[in-house]
Amino acid sequence: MGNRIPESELIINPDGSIYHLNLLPEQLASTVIAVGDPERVSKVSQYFDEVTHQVSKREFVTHTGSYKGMPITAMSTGMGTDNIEIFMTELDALVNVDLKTRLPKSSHTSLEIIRIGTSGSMRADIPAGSMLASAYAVGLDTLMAYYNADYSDLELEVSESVKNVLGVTFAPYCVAGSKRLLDLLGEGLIKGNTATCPGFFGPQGREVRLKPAIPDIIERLASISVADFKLTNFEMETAGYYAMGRLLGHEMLSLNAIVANRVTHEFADDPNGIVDELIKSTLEKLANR
Ligand SMILES: O=P(O)(O)O[C@H]1O[C@H](CO)[C@@H](O)[C@H]1O
Ligand SMILES: O=c1cc[nH]c(=O)[nH]1
Repeated sequence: MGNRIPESELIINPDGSIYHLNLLPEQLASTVIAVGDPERVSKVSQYFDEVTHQVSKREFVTHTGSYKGMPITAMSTGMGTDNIEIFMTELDALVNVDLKTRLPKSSHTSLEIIRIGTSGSMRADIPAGSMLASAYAVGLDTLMAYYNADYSDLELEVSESVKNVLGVTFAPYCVAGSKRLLDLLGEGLIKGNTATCPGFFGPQGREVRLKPAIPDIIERLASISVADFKLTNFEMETAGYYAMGRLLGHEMLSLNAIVANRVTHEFADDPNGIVDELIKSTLEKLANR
């Protein structure tokens, strides 16, 4: 067992809930659907048998209940891996720290956390309207400069290749998601590898009024090939989930509704329809396992 965690390090609200998520341990199920947009939480929970807890603070909205008898939580995180660091650390503390004694629990509880989010394709043959499961993610943010994670040889090779191809001075990181969840939930979906960016515009090569420093980032990232590893799509959270999940011992999978194709410049006619299809099929696969 570890040391008592001080009040300044793990902040508990006066009602016993955890600081940012505003949740009590009993308000969380061990299967969590995580979405970026707070308004998407009810798009998930509308399919639940019942919602027993509804809690919100900042961008973190939580609905907990059951789907076909399976306890489940839908939560929003907002955008970006900085939010994911808070989300993952506080979710983990809800199950692996005794919030009253402030001591880490002696036995570890592993959550399964499935991101259902929107994404842009960097491949002409992955059109808007596709659904893609992320086998690996590459973080183009710097979150992992602050944690000591272990990486496989392939992950290290990909990270090095990304660093060289982009010519950046920071260290990108590559992390795999849960193989078990990929086998369960990736069935019928495109399997890809996701670039997680610390922004929607410049970091993904979009130009509005500002010219990105790496204007050909799509071509550069798409050119990377390590064994049979190739990058397929852009979003803003997956690598943070996969790395924090590995560090904290939780099963993570990111599912992407491809709403934009960055090569052909198409945008989906009905982005909400793709997200809804992904939500429904994921809930079904989870309930029928
Ligand atoms: O649809 P969500 O889950 O928010 O995911 C994607 O959409 C947002 C950008 O529009 C980023 O959060 C990105 O990761
Ligand atoms: O192109 C896209 C679409 C959705 N989300 C992103 O981060 N990028």
